[in-house]
Amino acid sequence: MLGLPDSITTCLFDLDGVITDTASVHRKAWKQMFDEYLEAKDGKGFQPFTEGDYNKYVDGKPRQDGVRDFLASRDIQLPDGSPDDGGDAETVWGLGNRKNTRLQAEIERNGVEVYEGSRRYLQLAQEKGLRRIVVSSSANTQMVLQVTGLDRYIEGRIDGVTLAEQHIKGKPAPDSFLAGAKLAGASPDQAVVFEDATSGVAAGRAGNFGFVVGVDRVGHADELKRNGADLVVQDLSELIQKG
Ligand SMILES: O=P(O)(O)OC[C@H]1O[C@@H](O)[C@H](O)[C@@H](O)[C@@H]1O
Repeated sequence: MLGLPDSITTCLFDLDGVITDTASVHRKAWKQMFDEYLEAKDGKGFQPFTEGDYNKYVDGKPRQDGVRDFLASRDIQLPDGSPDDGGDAETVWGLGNRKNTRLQAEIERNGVEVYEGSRRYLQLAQEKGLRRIVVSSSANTQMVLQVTGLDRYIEGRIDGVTLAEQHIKGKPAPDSFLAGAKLAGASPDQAVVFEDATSGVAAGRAGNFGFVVGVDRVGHADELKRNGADLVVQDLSELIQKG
């Protein structure tokens, strides 16, 4: 059904880049923040944050892990600081908060675009009785689902807020998807993971889920396959066509 093996009862959807066109908004906010930080630290000749850096160290991971993992790749270590650190604090929380302010301002200014193929897929999955859970590392998940009206299709959510509250490990660990399957009362082999990030498909593989769909919006299909996708599509409408 809907391009999935017959054994699948439950869909676990990543949000940014799978359902909504927000991976690009995150990427832009990360780049602005890191470039600003690196330039202040190293001067005009600083080595900018690249798309490769985003895909490898940041994409799909909880915010603080993204800050830590990218900085570690440049041999930089900062103290964690605390959640209420201002954007000017040179801490993991401070830099993460600075990026979040930019992200939220951008969403407020331009809204959020929903991939039509994904909205249609959610609707059909609902009509056909498949369970529908969003599993995202983003602490902004609820806001994005609300402003887009997508919350009407979603039965449950494991997101950046849940991860922090319940001390659940972020992607590439499989724990957030396992928590999503549990929320739907499904075993991992009955669930499909939809992911656009290499850390996300790796989490799908590590959790032994029934099926892992990689969603390639940026031309990294090979990376998605190598890291755990059983199938790679460019848009969920391709799965609808499979029937
Ligand atoms: O900063 P937020 O909104 O909590 O999101 C954390 C991460 O959430 C993921 O969904 C995005 O792919 C990442 O780019 C983002 O960094």
